[in-house]
Amino acid sequence: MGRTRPIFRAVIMGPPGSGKGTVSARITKTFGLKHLSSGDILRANINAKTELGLLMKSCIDQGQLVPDDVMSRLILSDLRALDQSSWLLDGFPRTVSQADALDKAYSVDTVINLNVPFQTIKQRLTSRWTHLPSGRVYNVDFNPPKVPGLDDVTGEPLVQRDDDTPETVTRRLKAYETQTEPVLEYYRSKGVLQSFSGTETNKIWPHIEAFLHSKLSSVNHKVPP
Ligand SMILES: Nc1nc2c(ncn2[C@@H]2O[C@H](COP(=O)(O)OP(=O)(O)O)[C@@H](O)[C@H]2O)c(=O)[nH]1
Ligand SMILES: Nc1ncnc2c1ncn2[C@@H]1O[C@H](COP(=O)(O)OP(=O)(O)O)[C@@H](O)[C@H]1O
Repeated sequence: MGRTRPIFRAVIMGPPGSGKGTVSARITKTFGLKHLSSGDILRANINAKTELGLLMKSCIDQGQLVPDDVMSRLILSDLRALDQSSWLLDGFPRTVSQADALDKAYSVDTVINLNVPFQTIKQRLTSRWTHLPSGRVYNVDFNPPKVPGLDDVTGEPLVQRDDDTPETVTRRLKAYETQTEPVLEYYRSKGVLQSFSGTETNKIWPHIEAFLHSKLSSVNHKVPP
């Protein structure tokens, strides 16, 4: 009989533009975890033009967080569909109340925190291009698309997000400081927080990859024979 792999549950945190989406794509490719991005889920709801989507869009465009109850319900219901899978949660939780809601339903094995200076982030976000249906991101300097303005995989058009303007980015960073930074302390006190600092994803990534290799092999060793 083959051994069943234990389920591994991870969260990736960091200020807007710190590289969560970029690093998540590398993690899912290397380790095969399912990726759930709160921003992508919200934008899919907005695209569906539901009443709730309109409320979400007005929060996002003003650089504010979507209310906790709406957000927690949305993410926890999507996670239920992944009950038997290992996952990586990107962009949730962003408040202590959301972290509590997640904690009531699942125990998180590790939280990866990308610690990138705000000055670096501002430049990145105003030159971010996004393929909205998939969440793939590009950057004119860092990882330009093969054909300017088009997604590498589908050939569909890329857009600049409405909330990636300099004024909205400033408001999002403020919201991060006041509402999301306390979540780092929440996970630090549980002993699951692992921070990675730097200004370049390509330099941070090998450290994250090595960390996850050792983390996943120690989880796998805990499986009874
Ligand atoms: N110049 C530069 N841009 C980067 C780097 N890492 C990611 N980016 C770009 O910065 C933007 C924000 O990254 P993203 O992964 O979307 O961050 P998130 O908002 O935390 O999910 C995107 O346009 C990325 O392509 C880097 O090391 N250098
Ligand atoms: N967990 C969350 N709680 C509340 N609002 C959220 C959450 N996740 C995303 N949002 C909303 O969606 C916006 C975009 O999120 P996201 O795509 O994760 O941005 P970024 O990748 O730049 O950090 C946020 O600025 C916020 O308005």
